[in-house]
Amino acid sequence: MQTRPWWKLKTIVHWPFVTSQRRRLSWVQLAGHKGSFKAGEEGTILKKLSENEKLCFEQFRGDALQAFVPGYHGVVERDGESFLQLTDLLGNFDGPSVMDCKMGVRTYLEEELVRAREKPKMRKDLYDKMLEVDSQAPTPEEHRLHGVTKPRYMQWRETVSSTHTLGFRIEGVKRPDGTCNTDFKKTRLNEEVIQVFTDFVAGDRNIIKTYCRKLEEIRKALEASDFFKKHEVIGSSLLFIHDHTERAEIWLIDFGKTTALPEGKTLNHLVAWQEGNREDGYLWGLDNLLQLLSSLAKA
Ligand SMILES: Nc1ncnc2c1ncn2[C@@H]1O[C@H](COP(=O)(O)OP(=O)(O)OP(=O)(O)O)[C@@H](O)[C@H]1O
Ligand SMILES: O=P(O)(O)O[C@@H]1[C@H](O)[C@H](O)[C@@H](OP(=O)(O)O)[C@H](OP(=O)(O)O)[C@H]1O
Repeated sequence: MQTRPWWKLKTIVHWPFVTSQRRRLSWVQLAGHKGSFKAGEEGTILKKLSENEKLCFEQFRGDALQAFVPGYHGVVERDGESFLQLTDLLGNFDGPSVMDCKMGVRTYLEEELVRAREKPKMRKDLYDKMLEVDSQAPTPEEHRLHGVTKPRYMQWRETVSSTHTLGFRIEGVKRPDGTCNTDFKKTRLNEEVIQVFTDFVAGDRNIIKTYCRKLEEIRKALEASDFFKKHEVIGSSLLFIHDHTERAEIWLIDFGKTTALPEGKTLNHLVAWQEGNREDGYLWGLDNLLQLLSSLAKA
């Protein structure tokens, strides 16, 4: 059960410009690091530069996935910092509902595991976040040290949510009235995930059906994508967006931890992860998500 307050607002950026005569838009960040985003030119957002993510956006050009990722408009400087300029996916919606689903069966890189083993670093901030969700979760040793390692925290997050069992998890939801819920750390069971989606679409089956069609299109694009074959996709999300007109879109976002494989190596994104094989379970998660939403469309 959720023990923390239902409403936990993350970041709302009030855009400094009026996008139309009629309305002023608010942009919302449902997941990720605080302070990573800034308002961009009209219709765009700025995300703190990561060389890795920049490389991914450059490689999407001409790839089968290009139509499913935000438009990339290069790197810009603001106040001495560099940012990726990306299309604001909420820009053309009127009071959208938004959901961030983090994809894959694993949310950390293999190299993070190796680093943690070589040089274990006990983090108090992650121990505190763990305690906030479940005071019983840390081991006696972790309680004594007031710290947990990052892979231990990430693995625990995967098992208390649906990452481990379904290959995706819900990170956050924004409702049409602008309120947000990011308290899904313990949303794990199929019924719980289905309930969140039912609330998200306010029971509208047409929207669910459109989302199913979009997921099928995304699956086809992933199968055709050269980029997808050759990358380990970790910590990337699907962003679901719809509004009262029943317009609904799904986008692939967040490639900060999407990493190229060594020359000649490919992944199938379906088989189980074993340390060393670099599999991420992305397609397995997508299939599970599609199955859940299809059952909801028929219910
Ligand atoms: N192009 C976009 N258009 C609209 N909203 C976006 C866009 N990109 C990201 N967002 C919003 O910002 C949130 C965080 O994005 P993202 O996952 O890219 O950030 P991050 O800091 O890299 O996250 P993490 O720390 O999980 O890696 C998303 O959940 C979504 O709400
Ligand atoms: O969702 P939570 O419970 O708040 O946990 C965070 C989340 O898993 C982020 O994805 C991760 O950043 P990365 O994906 O960049 O690793 C961050 O690590 P960090 O604290 O080391 O930034 C975690 O603290």
